[in-house]
Amino acid sequence: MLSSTCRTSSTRVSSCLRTLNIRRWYGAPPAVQSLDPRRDKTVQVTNSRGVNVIHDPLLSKGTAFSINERERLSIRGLVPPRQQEMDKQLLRVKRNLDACDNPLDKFIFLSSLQDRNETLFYKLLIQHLEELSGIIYTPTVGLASQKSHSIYRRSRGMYFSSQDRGAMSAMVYNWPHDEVDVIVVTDGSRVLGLGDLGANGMQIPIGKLSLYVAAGGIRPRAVLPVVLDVGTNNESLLNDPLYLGMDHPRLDGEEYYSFVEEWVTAVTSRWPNALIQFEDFKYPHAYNLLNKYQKKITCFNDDIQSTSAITLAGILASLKARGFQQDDLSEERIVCVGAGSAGVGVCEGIIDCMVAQGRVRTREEAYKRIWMVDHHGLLGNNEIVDDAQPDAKRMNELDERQSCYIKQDLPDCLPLDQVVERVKPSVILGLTGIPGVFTEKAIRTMAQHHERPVVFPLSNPDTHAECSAEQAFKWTDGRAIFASGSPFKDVDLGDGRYGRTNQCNNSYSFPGLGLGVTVSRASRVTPNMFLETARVIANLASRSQLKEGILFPGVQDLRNVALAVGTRVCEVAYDEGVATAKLKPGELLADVVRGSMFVPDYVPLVHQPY
Ligand SMILES: NC(=O)C1=CN([C@@H]2O[C@H](COP(=O)(O)OP(=O)(O)OC[C@H]3O[C@@H](n4cnc5c(N)ncnc54)[C@H](O)[C@@H]3O)[C@@H](O)[C@H]2O)C=CC1
Ligand SMILES: CC(=O)C(=O)O
Ligand SMILES: [Mg+2]
Repeated sequence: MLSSTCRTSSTRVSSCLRTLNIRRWYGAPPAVQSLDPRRDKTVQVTNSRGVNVIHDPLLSKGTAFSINERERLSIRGLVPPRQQEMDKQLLRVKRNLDACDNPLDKFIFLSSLQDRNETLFYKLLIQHLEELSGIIYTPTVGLASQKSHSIYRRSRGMYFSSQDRGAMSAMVYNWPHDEVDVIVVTDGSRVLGLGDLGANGMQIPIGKLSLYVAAGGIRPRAVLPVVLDVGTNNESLLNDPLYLGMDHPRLDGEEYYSFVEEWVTAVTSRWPNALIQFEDFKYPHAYNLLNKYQKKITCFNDDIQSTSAITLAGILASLKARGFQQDDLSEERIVCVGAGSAGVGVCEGIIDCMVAQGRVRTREEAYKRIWMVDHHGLLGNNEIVDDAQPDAKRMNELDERQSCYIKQDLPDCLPLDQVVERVKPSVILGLTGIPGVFTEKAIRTMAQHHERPVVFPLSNPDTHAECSAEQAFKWTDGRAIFASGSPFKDVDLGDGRYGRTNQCNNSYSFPGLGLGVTVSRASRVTPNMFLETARVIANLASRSQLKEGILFPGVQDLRNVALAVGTRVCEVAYDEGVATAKLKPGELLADVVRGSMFVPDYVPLVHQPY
């Protein structure tokens, strides 16, 4: 086994940025306000003093307060006498982190560091992004969510529960910050592939927002993680005396939608410019909420739309890796296993791209290139008799979105292995949340028909992936182009070669999207932003990396990826007329975006009374 740590492609990312840099903005009138006045800030003004400064994670510098600051902020004597700068602090926290026995202990350690000193937390996270994203994000965040009620230490974010109905527009003022740029909200109904985790789902918005800050450069004080606690249908949580969420089954139907409506009204009235990311909502609520709000407020659904962007990027990059034209997706034969929020979202993105490339005349023609398999087999409308239980009838109950994928020339509910035999797909996508759904037979069949079969088991965490990297390379004699939702190590093929793994996760797309939307103050998140995100990311790997099966820069490079994506999203926002921030004439968008990214360095603290 070989870890995939040294896979930096910063040079490639930089050259992509240079291309984006060429573009200047001439539309704004002269002498308008700078795009984001906060980016020039060199000091932090606070009305706190004494222990309130030391115990505020957004202000605290731990041991690094200067003598002058200790005087100014009345903290002299409240911290150890020696001023110790960040490099020493980083040494200490990294040693302590490495001494933790297991990933969950590391998660707890990092959470408590975040609760003490966010600047130091983000410095550490950015320095070790590849290693630590596997702790604060998938896969460990999955385990932490399952155990959240047992490991609870301190609250972060906001909870809106069924008992808060009628009070939400006042409650939002309990949040201490007037400026909120990004809100990630979940109802905990489908946390990764782990099912309904109720209020424990809070760890997901927290983890996503940590990546928004570390990779996307959003300021830590401008992010808000939220759980909508509408109850849970998870019996073991309901029966657990330590569970911290509401102890009733989930609200549904009209009650559910009016609850969400009250919350949306409350947050948009206090923070009208905030970007809202819907996260881990179960199908069909995920789609219904997106349809209801995407044209009214600045929002998107991560699982549907940014997963679509990164998966499309992966497929486009794989076309180049296989020696095909990137501008012709329509020759691909794609089997998508899992027809829920993410599966349908990903396939819609592929269809959008096929249509945009102009190689198919209609969406209907594009739908013919995708075969969608759910837990009853190939999507279809008809009842069929279950061979194993002849008395039982199975039926796919499809909605309008899923029905687009029905094929007339194949039997409904055809099992995956047979679908693969008949279709001979070049690409297989797994978005089921169910481990092991990709069978050896299916992957071996693909390998018989394609020199480099594209195998993407995208479900999270790693224990829920549709197959492992080892399996994919074993079943394809090392020829697979492999990408998974959670990280897998490269696989030693035993002949001096390694099967390269890629992480295909929306963490490559949402930080840059959020950055672009925030910097341009876009009033809407548009479909083109996702398509362009995919195009940018699809072109970040070098030719030699692609040849090896590496589709994207490594996770360590997520900040550069976000910069490239954010710049392009900004351009799209101005081109489409949804940007509301004003630029100075002649400003380079990439410079503006880069300049607005949060950098975790200590700045002088100044006390100013109310
Ligand atoms: N890599 C990434 O960036 C992302 C990965 N995902 C993963 O995708 C998975 C699904 O997410 P959602 O679509 O939001 O969930 P969902 O619950 O909306 O959809 C899951 C679908 O899989 C189907 N399914 C269940 N068992 C199956 C089986 N044995 N064979 C075929 N289909 C089966 C279900 O019937 C359902 O339609 C999760 O594990 C999640 O972690 C989701 C978003 C992003
Ligand atoms: C990555 C992600 O958003 C998910 O698995 O739900
Ligand atoms: Mg998600």
